Amino acid sequence: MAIVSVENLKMSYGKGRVQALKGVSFDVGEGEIFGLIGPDGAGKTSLFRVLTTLLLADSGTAVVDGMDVVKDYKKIRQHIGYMPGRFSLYQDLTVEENLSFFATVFNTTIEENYHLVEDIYRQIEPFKKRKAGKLSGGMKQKLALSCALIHAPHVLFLDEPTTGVDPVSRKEFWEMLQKLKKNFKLSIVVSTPYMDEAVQCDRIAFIQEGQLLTIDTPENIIRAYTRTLWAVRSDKMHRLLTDLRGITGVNTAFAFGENHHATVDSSVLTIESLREQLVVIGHHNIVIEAVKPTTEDCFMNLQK
Ligand SMILES: Nc1ncnc2c1ncn2[C@@H]1O[C@H](COP(=O)(O)OP(=O)(O)OP(=O)(O)O)[C@@H](O)[C@H]1O
Repeated sequence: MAIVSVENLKMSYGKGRVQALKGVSFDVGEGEIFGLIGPDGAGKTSLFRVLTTLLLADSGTAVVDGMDVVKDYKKIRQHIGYMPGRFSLYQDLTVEENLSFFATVFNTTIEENYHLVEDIYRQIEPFKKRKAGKLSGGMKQKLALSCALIHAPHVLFLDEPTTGVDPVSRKEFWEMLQKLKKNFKLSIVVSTPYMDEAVQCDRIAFIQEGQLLTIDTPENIIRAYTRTLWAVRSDKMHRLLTDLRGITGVNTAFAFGENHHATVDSSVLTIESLREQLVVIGHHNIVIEAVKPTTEDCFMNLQK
């Protein structure tokens, strides 16, 4: 059964001047971790604001936990937890005061729902007297998640929860989400600009310029990738990117960690013939190897 159901949602800012959502449709299953993955400006925050009843769409429908985001907006707010991009903490309140405030707003107490946040909150409890503004990024993230959970919501909306957070806290955060899903069957819609986090989700949707490019499990998205993909390195990485793009048989090339990833037409190029061409135009220490695609390669392949 779908806990979130979105149908042809369109939303614009400034009387239609900026179209942030251009007809978005998807369902999220109960107990699913659903990831919205896309670059800055893709429309992730706008979509979250519509789904959490903070913004009105121009057209289309969205139903969350069986309630319409327009007609039932007050009721929905009791049933969802929202962690906005810049954590919605009160910087001048202590850790404990923040959590207590969010509990009070929803007519509950920390004690009543402590079991939900216990695992997460325990890690920051030693600092409960510290002002939220004085916490590290990872600790703020844990407190913000505790605050979003303290009224026992059925669905969690997390907008870029791992942006600007160190790699260890990022990993821990995903482990916390997996536990929430497993222990409390929570449904989670989470956005991220980090392509490598896609594998943490049950299903993902790639979003770009207000449109969804594809929706599937990360495994199926990778399986559907049929291009020939090579990782290429040389002593002149910056020039290599431009040079690769000018070689017949190279369809696309983009920077990928220490390498460039190139998709090629294998009826035109072999690894050896590409190496020869790069030598002729002055590259040294060339390494070319066939690689398996990642979710980032799939996104690059699908985007316009
Ligand atoms: N208040 C606003 N007024 C006008 N345009 C806006 C406003 N908020 C967002 N936009 C525009 O709407 C589009 C979608 O932005 P949105 O913030 O939803 O994207 P995003 O994927 O969340 O990216 P980011 O991580 O940068 O917030 C962008 O073109 C953005 O510039």
